[in-house]
Amino acid sequence: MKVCKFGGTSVANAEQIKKVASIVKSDKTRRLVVVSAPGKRFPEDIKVTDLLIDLVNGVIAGVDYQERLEKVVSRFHVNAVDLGLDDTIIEELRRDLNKRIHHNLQISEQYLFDTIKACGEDYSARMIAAYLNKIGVKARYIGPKEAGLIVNEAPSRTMAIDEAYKNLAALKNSEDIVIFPGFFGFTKAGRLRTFDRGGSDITGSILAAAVQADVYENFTDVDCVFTANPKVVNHPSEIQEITYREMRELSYAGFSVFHDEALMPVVKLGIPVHIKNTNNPEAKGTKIVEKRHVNPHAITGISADAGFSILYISKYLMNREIGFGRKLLQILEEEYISYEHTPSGLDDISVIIRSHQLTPEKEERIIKRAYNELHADDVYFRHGFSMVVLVGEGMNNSTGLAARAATAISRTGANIEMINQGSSEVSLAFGILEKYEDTILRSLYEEFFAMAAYAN
Ligand SMILES: Nc1ncnc2c1ncn2[C@@H]1O[C@H](COP(=O)(O)OP(=O)(O)O)[C@@H](O)[C@H]1O
Ligand SMILES: N[C@@H](CC(=O)OP(=O)(O)O)C(=O)O
Repeated sequence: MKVCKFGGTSVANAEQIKKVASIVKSDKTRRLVVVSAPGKRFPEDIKVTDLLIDLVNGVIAGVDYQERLEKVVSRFHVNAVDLGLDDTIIEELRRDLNKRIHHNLQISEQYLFDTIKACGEDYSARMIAAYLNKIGVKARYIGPKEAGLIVNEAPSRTMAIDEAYKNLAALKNSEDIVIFPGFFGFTKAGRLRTFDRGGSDITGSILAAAVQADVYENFTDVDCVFTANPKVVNHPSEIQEITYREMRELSYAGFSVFHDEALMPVVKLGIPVHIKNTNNPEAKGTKIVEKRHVNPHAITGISADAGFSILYISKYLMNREIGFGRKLLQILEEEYISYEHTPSGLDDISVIIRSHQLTPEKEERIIKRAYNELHADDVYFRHGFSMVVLVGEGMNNSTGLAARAATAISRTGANIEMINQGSSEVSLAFGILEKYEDTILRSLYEEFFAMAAYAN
């Protein structure tokens, strides 16, 4: 049995939905289909999820939000008309959106956001199920509530609890093809919670693990995973096979084609993930597997992602002080901040943090506590960094990689602000100023894939 997930671009309009239908029809083992909300139809377009976020912002700001609501309704309306579906589903969406707004406004802003954001996937799934039936394919919408996709309570990051997998296993017995909305689940108390942005990938993975699928097919708008972001590097080479570990590292830092959290459920069971193109289903795609065949290159891919800050702390004899690191990380924990890397020297430590977690107030409190409680000599934050990460299972057997990477970076005139070799030795991360990100990515790609393709 195959679990398939179709991303936003794959369900953006009627033409795309028809491609989805023909892919599903073409293989009898495609029994469980997870769909995203309609995404971008052209580069300047707005994803339905973003229209929904804009709607909630309007509701919270207390402005007249009907125009924003109608923008969402009209995206679905066009699709319904083009697919030849009747208007009932659109009337239901309009009513349901208004009801969700009134009901959740009193509860909390977070629940309001989640419950409205989820409408994109919910109505996408209902519409696709209706269309499949219309063309004679027996399909049924089943949502997270009915199927028992139970997630943990707020405020922790949304994750499926163990019971969810047991509940969802029953989906494999469905006689009809199941069309399942991605991106959200329900807590035991019945509250809707969404996953992170891009989280329909996570839903697909949870379902694949629950039914112990033979493969989790993730359909998107590119032929495969490339060795570097195709929007930055011209015609990067294709990756046919990649390990879970490599993909995890690459998606964490910029390979947005597959969400990094989506690997966890399938990794446990060794279920392969197959990235495929809805617009070109014949293309081979990329297989994400536990162990891959030997790759002649030490480096499998290079990713880059912006939006990092560095907390820098120095204190003379820090290395001799027992518990310094723990106390520092506890301060961050109490501010509800997670960290990415902690490169350190004898008397100093840098903590790399995703900037979106910081506010001026939080920064001020952290700096104050580091002086008062840790008696640091110097403490400050710096912002505007990117992480560029080289990833490859073959890295630990190669010498001179770091030197080659540093030379390639130096050719751009940029300074390396931080280097971190992951202890798994499948990744090497460089902290650099955001403005150099694209140039550095191109220079590293030249070095490891173009210029010296066979020197790895
Ligand atoms: N290394 C990479 N290989 C392939 N695609 C990448 C890579 N890095 C970034 N991307 C981007 O990921 C996009 C697909 O992910 P996403 O927009 O989330 O698709 P979907 O709408 O199918 O969920 C591609 O269009 C591509 O621009
Ligand atoms: N629609 C949600 C969830 C998702 O997974 O979307 P996509 O498949 O378009 O990345 C988002 O935009 O974040």
